[in-house]
Amino acid sequence: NNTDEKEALNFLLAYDREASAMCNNVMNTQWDFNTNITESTKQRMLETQLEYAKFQKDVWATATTFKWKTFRDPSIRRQFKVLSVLGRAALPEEKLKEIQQLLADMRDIYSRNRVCPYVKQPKNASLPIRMESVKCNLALDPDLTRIMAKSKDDNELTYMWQQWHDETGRPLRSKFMRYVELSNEAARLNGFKDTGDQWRASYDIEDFNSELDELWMGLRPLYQQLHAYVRRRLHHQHGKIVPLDGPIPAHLLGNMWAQSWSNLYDTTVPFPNKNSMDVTLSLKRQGYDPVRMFQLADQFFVSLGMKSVPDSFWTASMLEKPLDREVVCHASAWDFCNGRDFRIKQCTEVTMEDLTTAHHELGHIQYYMQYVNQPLAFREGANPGFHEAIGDVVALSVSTPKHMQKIGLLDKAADDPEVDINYLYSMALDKIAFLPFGFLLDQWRWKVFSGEIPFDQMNKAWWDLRLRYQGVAPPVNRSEHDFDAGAKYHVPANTPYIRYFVSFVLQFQLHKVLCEASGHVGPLHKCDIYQSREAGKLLAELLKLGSSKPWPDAIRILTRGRTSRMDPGAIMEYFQPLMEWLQKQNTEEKAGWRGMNSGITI
Ligand SMILES: C[C@H](NC(=O)O)C(=O)O
Ligand SMILES: [Zn+2]
Repeated sequence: NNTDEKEALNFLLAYDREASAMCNNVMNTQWDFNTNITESTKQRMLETQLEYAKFQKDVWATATTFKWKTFRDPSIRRQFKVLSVLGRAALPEEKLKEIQQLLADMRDIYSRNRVCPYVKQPKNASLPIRMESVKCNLALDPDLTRIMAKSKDDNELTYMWQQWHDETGRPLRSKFMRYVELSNEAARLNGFKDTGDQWRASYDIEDFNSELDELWMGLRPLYQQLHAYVRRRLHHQHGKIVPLDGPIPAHLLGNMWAQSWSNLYDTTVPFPNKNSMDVTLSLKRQGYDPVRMFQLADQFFVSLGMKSVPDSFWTASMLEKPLDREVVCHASAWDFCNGRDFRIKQCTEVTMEDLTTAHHELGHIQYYMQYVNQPLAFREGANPGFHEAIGDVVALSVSTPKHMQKIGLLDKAADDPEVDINYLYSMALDKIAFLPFGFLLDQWRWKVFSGEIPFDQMNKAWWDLRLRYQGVAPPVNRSEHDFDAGAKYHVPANTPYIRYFVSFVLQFQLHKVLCEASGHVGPLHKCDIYQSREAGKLLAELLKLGSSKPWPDAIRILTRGRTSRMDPGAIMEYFQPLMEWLQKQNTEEKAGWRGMNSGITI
């Protein structure tokens, strides 16, 4: 009856006020821990997380007394639906404390890990260089990231790859297994089969798995062509360790997880005598520092008539790795739940890769600022893939040669089809190379949560999936003493990953729609929506919704009713010229690799 509904509305308003204050409190202590890892900041964070969980449990107890499914107002019903899922707070206190501690410890181990440098033992050395004299203080950011990107020495690359995977993965394995058990217990208390089931619920699609498989099968031919071309180039550089009909060794792709191949651009570019797309050198020569990189990204949103970050962003964010304390370097964007405090934490280096990441993280901040007037329950992306897509959509315009020339980071270049191919190739090394990794990480994790992958086969299953989808193989033998998935931040950090695969498809759909709104004519990959108020208006309309509407409605609004699903058509259209060029290059290649269909290690 409607008195119930009126009372329910008052309950929601009170919840919003109280939850925002509690959330702000937790965000502050989580920020303090992530930007200064010590026992005391860890304990302080755990205390406030426990308080917040108790608060959520009280809210849940009250919310579930309302007959909210019968309410007339769809927005009230939708808010109650969110509040009726309690999450980890459903666990009895002792188990809740245990899982919070495990999560803090796993993040701590991953972030504070340091490894030894590669010491090239001279051939004729009378006695090996004493390793005790070598300081083992190399960090993933920036040391290993730089070595994996720059080193041409197979042995050094193998050594650094193995150091990182052994030193991070192994200590995390037992903690991760216990976290899986507790997380699944919480999921079941919330009415889900397991944690994977709970995570997939964020996409609200019955046959989510088959939709994802379909998307991947549509994109796989393009990935295979890129894989075959890069494999041939690496075979020329590294010789027989790169088999022309097999997987590519994972340590040779310029990235610790082989998830982005952009660092191979300079040594594999199709037309090397044309001007490079890598603006890292220009950034350094023009004296860019992290703040200026973020100002560039912020200015792009302002040019669309969208919001600029508040002054507090510049004073409260952590845009560089501090030298005096331990931090979680993996970049992230933070909403402090009070409608005005938004920050980024990034160990920014002056590189093209980090300029792209800066745009990615500022996309999150723009989303936070746009949906600031939604009730707390709706201050999320339309689905998690949307939140990951916004910054990347802007970066698709910024990275065009035309835009880079406009802002003086790239020399003027005539309209030249070879420059076009170079540009599309540089974009594919990031966007196409990523697709199988973005797809397989949660395929693995969902199967661990469901028990389809037993704990004593986690590593074999990881490398089966890496072979089947990505066509990469470990540079050295691995065993079940290893825990190689744990060497990727999102696994110990308990951050779902399919959102990035969804984002990489969605961002090209958004790009196409915004390009049309901006009046762009011509190939999609040449579009730059810079200064287009029409595009900005349309994007802001989407972001203001937050998660107040089902995400297919959001797509329907964006595409003026043309579609309501994820559609790979836009990414395929964008890369079509490159696909044709690769197919011509690969006529002699055997695209694909042994084991790509069976998924059984041969
Ligand atoms: C793609 C994903 N991005 C992110 O975490 O922001 C990653 O870095 O693995
Ligand atoms: Zn992100």
